[in-house]
Amino acid sequence: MRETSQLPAPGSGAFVFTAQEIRELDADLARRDLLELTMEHAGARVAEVIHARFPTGPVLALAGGGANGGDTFVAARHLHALGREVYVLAQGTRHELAGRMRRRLEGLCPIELLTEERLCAGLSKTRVVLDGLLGTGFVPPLREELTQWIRRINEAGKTVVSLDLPTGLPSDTAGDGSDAERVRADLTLALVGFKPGLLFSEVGEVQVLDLGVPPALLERHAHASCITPEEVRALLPRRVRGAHKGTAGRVYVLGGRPGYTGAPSLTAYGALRAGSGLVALYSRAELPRHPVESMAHRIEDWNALTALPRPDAVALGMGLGEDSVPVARRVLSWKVPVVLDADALQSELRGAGHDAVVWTPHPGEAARLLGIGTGDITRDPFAAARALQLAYGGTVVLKGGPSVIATPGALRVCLAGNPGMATGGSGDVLSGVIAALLGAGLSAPEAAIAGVYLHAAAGDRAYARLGYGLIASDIAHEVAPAWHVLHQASSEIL
Ligand SMILES: NC(=O)C1=CN([C@@H]2O[C@H](COP(=O)(O)OP(=O)(O)OC[C@H]3O[C@@H](n4cnc5c(N)ncnc54)[C@H](O)[C@@H]3O)[C@@H](O)[C@H]2O)[C@@H](O)CC1
Ligand SMILES: Nc1ncnc2c1ncn2[C@@H]1O[C@H](COP(=O)(O)OP(=O)(O)O)[C@@H](O)[C@H]1O
Ligand SMILES: [K+]
Repeated sequence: MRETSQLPAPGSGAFVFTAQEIRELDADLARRDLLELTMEHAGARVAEVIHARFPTGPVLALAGGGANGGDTFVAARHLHALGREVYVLAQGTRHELAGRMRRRLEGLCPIELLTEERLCAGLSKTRVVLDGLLGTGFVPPLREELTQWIRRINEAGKTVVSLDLPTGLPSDTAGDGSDAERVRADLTLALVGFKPGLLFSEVGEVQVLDLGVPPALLERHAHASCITPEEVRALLPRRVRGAHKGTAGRVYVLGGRPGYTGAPSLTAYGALRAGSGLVALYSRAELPRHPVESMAHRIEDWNALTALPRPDAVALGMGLGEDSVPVARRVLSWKVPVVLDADALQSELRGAGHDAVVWTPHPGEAARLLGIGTGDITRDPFAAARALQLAYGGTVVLKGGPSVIATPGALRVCLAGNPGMATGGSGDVLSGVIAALLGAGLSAPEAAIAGVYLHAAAGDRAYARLGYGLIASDIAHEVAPAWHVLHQASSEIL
């Protein structure tokens, strides 16, 4: 599981790029005569970070035949200029720009052809390994000699810094979990932005290096972007002086059945802690542990819903069982904002949604909705979230570590959150948080973005206090202080 301490700062407004998007960005940079400058910048920044984090001892730099190797030659030159002892082992350089960078390094420090023997000798003498063998140009499977070199690097037990991607990790999809075929990096210095593989695989610490690329170019080519606390802060609803419970959002929670009564209660807690003015629960079961601040109604027949006043938002499906589909159809016909979660995530509802629906599947539910395997979802969560959004409409939150959001126009990812949140009921809390924000007037994409972030920030607060022993109700209770801090904070302390 990904450790909290290894997550990049949630404030990082970084972008995410696939290998193809990096190629397009590179072509764009080349047209503007900026590519060489960018490579120079990349290598200089990598050297700067290595020198700051690991200030002593020799560096063994491993350069592949492409641009990842080119960055490595630049980094080696800058490390040399910083007074570091650098030894470079390189494959044949096939990339023109990389070749130029290689020539600029010649005579400054030793550059030899990479062989297994030299690698083993170099590893035995070095303190830090700079892994610049393969980046976004890697096309699996690995060639034989690389598998062997990776094994040697991993067995050496040295500090490993990977340039852009750990060699052997696919850029665009989650790694398959097998450590043997990729470099186990202590730190990966991702250039320009994250690559999907870095977000969805176990890769140690990741730091994104800004290379001074014009922001408009980054935005044009990016696959997805990370949610920032600043944008969530701007989205949070503010109450007017004369606010009353009826104006702060009335949320209905429809869920539960005999034997499954906890889930809707957790949703009600989530909604209340996210500022809902009034929360009413409707269930065919008694809900013994619902928050006393909510109104719980046991109903015999879902037809009773027809007589109720329309709420500002609904969260539906938590513990609801097989009644979910007919109940969802009825509620969707009201055209009020709805969160569809858990048992309501059924393929029968394809085509029944509308723009103000937020679908919140975890990977198992997403697989059910798309009729594919869970592994297909977790291999490429961005593609899965986009496919779900196209098939079902509205906004899709694909939960996980990290969670991905597909709105009609964008893919977003939330870097906050931690594995402590892998506990029963934490998703139920999330549907309440999102419903509260919908009820307060946010659009479906806004409520999904702000809700996922608030829930994750609450999870991080709960983890800081309780570690892996945190439970879902702790997350619900931490939503209030997470919101409050965000609401009050100046941009300096975000
Ligand atoms: N805009 C950016 O982000 C920039 C990216 N840059 C660098 O450019 C890199 C991408 O460069 P390239 O496209 O040249 O690709 P790479 O340098 O990642 O790899 C290309 C080389 O790897 C070999 N290769 C591919 N698959 C292999 C396999 N299965 N087994 C063994 N060898 C294999 C290819 O034959 C080729 O020689 C990025 O990772 C980054 O380091 C930098 O140059 C600066 C600008
Ligand atoms: N490793 C993790 N990192 C970050 N968030 C996580 C992690 N594991 C779980 N979560 C979050 O916890 C919640 C779990 O939801 P879900 O699987 O629906 O749980 P449940 O069905 O028990 O309510 C999601 O919001 C998910 O993003
Ligand atoms: K690399």
